[in-house]
Parts: sequence; structure tokens; C-alpha cells
Amino acid sequence: MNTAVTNNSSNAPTVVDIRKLWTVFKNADGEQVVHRDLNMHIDRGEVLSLVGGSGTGKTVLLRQILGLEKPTQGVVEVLGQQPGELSASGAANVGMLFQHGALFSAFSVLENIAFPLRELKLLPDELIRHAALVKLQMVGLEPQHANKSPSDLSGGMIKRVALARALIMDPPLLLLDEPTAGLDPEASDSFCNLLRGLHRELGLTVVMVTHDLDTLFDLSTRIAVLADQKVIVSGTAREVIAYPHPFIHEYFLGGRGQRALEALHDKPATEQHAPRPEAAPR
Ligand SMILES: Nc1ncnc2c1ncn2[C@@H]1O[C@H](COP(=O)(O)OP(=O)(O)OP(=O)(O)O)[C@@H](O)[C@H]1O
Repeated sequence: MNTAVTNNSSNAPTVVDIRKLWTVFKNADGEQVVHRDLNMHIDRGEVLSLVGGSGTGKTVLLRQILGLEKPTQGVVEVLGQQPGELSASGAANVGMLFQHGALFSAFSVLENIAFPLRELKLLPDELIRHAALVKLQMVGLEPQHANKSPSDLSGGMIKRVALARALIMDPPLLLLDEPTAGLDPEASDSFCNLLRGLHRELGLTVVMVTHDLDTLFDLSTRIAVLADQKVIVSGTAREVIAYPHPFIHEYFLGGRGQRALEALHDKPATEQHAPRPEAAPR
């Protein structure tokens, strides 16, 4: 099997560096190796999407970058720090948008957004409230929604509130787990537009897991494919699709993939970024 392609032309600093990562779970049948000697690095400003079959360890990898789980072996670094060892201020390096928003149902919209900042216990209430209102506006919601309960919100609004909460500490790195899952096409387009605008305006680095090909092609500057317990290829959509692997063929060249690809063909090639090797750690 070929290994993946050309050089990284970017001189941007590395935000996420994963080296020789192993994830092994013990279960009733013995051991399950999810990641085997996996290497991946993500530079500042990238929107890197993780694609792979069910159970290939995409969510586990996000949780390891966030510091919720430790790998069995190997190194995960975010801005040069191990996520599990981040200080209170360092914890602000990563914001995470969970798949279903994961809002606290007993809290108002504003209390949900403010929660991570309030937990730090470093700022007065009025400043926290002001910061949360700024984030509410940043995700395109009017102040009149501030006191609503999550149960009064549409699916698209819940995602926006969850995004505002993920951004409350101004993290340079944002993790997105299925950001458009459960949204209708219109809400999904609108949320992608919001994410694209925030990525540009805030200079964010983004790592995303999505099964939605429209979202994948719409937002990604690079796609990394997880298969055979590692990243088998990373690059633009065109480069990844050209890589010979049964998963890629099935995933991108089935009917669903073909439809999403038609939309991609309308995009100028200049919107695509250079492919990257992930075979060896730096
Ligand atoms: N805490 C855990 N203990 C044991 N096994 C786990 C644990 N967390 C994840 N796994 C297993 O690791 C594998 C990878 O899980 P993960 O949720 O990362 O997959 P995924 O690529 O996100 O899949 P999907 O696309 O279906 O969401 C799965 O087989 C899962 O059952």
C-alpha cells in the first residue's frame, strides 16, 4: 500500500502533535487495539477533519486531545503541553463542541455559556455575564435568548449555545464532534457558515469529526483518514479520494459521496490545501 503524499508547505506552528500513539482497551474478548503507532500533527489555522469507519477511534482521539482520556502509550501534545496536565489557564487552550450540545437543562442559555468561566472562580459575576453575552452575539443569537431554557431552543440554537460555551475562554483550538448532526439542511448550512466565519475571524485551529460529507467538504482544509488503526492518508479531498484503500473507495465513491463531490467540483482548486504525510513523527 502506498503511503501518503507530498510535503507540508505551511510554516505555521504545530498546535496538536500526536506521536507514536497506542490506544488499547481491555474487553471480554481480550484486548482491542484502536490506535497502533498513530502519528498526526495539526498546524495553526487548519480545519482538520477526521474520517473513518465506525469504531476506528475518532471520538477517542478527540477525547485524548481534550485530555479526558490518556493514551495507552505515546504522546499527545496541545501547544506543547500534555492535555491531562494542563493548568487552569492552560485548560482554556481547547474548546469542545459535543455532538448533542450537552447543555445543562437546569441552566439558562447564559448560565450554560458562562459555566466554564464561572468554574474558574477568577472573575467577578458581572464580567462573566458580559463575556457570555458577547459570545451569545458572536454565534448569531439575540440577547433576548439569554434567559431561555435549553428546552425552549431549536436544534440549531442548541448547537450555537454549545459553541458559545466552547468559545467562552477564547481557546485557540476548537474540537467539533459531529457539528451538524441532527440539523436539517438549512440549519446545517447556516451552522457551517457560522463556523467558517469564526474560524477566519478568530484564527482558530479546528479538529472535526463528521460523517456528513457536505460539512466535510464545506469546512475542511485537510482530511485525515483513520483506518487500519492509524492515519492512512491526509490531504485535500481530491488527494484523499485518489488514495487506494477500500474504505476510501466505499466512503467517498458511493452514491452519497458522489453527490457531495459534485458540489466540491464547483469549488476552485485554490481553496484546497497541500497534502501531508503522517507516516513519521517529527
Ligand atoms: N472507555 C472505553 N472502554 C472500552 N472500549 C472503548 C472505550 N471507548 C471507546 N471504546 C471502543 O473503542 C473503539 C473506538 O471508539 P470511538 O467511539 O472512538 O469510535 P468512532 O471512530 O468515533 O466511531 P463512530 O464513528 O461509530 O462514532 C470502539 O470499538 C469503542 O467501543
